Amino acid sequence: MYPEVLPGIEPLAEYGWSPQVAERFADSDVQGTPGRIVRAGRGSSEAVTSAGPLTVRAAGHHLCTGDWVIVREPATDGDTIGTVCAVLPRTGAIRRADASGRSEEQVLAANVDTVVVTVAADTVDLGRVERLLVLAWDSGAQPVVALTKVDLTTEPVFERVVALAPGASVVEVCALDGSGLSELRDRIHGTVVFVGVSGAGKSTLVNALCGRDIQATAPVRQGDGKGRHTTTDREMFPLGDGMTLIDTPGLRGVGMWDAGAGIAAAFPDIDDLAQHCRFTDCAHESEPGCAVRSAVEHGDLDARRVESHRKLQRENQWVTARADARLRHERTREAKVLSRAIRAYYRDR
Ligand SMILES: Nc1nc2c(ncn2[C@@H]2O[C@H](COP(=O)(O)OP(=O)(O)OP(=O)(O)O)[C@@H](O)[C@H]2O)c(=O)[nH]1
Ligand SMILES: [Zn+2]
Repeated sequence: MYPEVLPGIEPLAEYGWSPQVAERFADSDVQGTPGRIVRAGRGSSEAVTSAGPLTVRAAGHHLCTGDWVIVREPATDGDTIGTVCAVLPRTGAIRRADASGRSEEQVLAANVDTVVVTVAADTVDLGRVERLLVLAWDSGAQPVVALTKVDLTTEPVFERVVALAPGASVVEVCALDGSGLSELRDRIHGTVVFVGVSGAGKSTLVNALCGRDIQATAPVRQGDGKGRHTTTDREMFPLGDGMTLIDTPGLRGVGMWDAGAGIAAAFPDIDDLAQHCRFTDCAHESEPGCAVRSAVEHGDLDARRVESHRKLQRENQWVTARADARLRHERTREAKVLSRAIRAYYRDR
């Protein structure tokens, strides 16, 4: 029912359409045109469909950039806005705690296949790399570490980063001479997201990877200097070879959201050792029979890494507990409203 890839003709081929995606559409029994959300907005969103770009209304669906959707085309010639009929289940979703601090989850990008954790070699913050790796693993996408600006340091940063990124490849790149770029290209696929602090070299890397400047930076607003990073008219770009990039400003800051699975995946060394702790809920602090602390004492595990793991876990527990508390609070409020309504009903009869 849905088309296979037709490179060059099919606009969606540039936006990640693949036989696997076609299968996911085939599993849906909703009729309509397949499309992908390239920029999710509050009111309307921008999509690319098999027929080309289309503005769509969400029609009650919660959309985010990268979503695969089934849309109904505008009904009449006068109408230019399509309607989203269904959103396919997401794979690889980058989530974080809502920046507003309302203890809510915010999905920043959906259907992501590769997360490139971008780290500048001259200013590596190991804890931050670990945090970004947790976020990346938690999304379900494959993390890859790009160590940029290797021309700016002589320190053995590569080895240090490799040690804290089990399961992920680490690639050294230099934008000046282009070294490491093809190696990085070989390790990324599908829909790609670059995360990392401001100045890590994400834009430089993206531009070098696709051989052109794809992120026109918005002009700096007079006075407040804002607007430098509120780039572009699109948040999803074709990178060539069927790869796409999602670049939304929100992706650059990171707070965890219920990232227990991500923490376990990013710290398999500690997770494996913890299986041998005497207590299943061992916090690896002062409990007897702690295999993690024992490994540190024997020099088999870095104490810094254990501390980093503990910090991330505490933060995650805190965020999760806060969300639970809010949920409980809402339920209590709902119950109160309901009982008040019932009382009013009987009183007014
Ligand atoms: N020496 C050197 N400088 C680099 C390299 N890669 C990037 N830079 C420089 O580092 C600075 C920051 O790079 P950007 O690509 O803008 O960093 P970014 O991560 O996109 O930053 P934001 O847009 O603020 O998130 C720029 O001045 C780049 O020219 C590199 O490999 N070597
Ligand atoms: Zn322990």
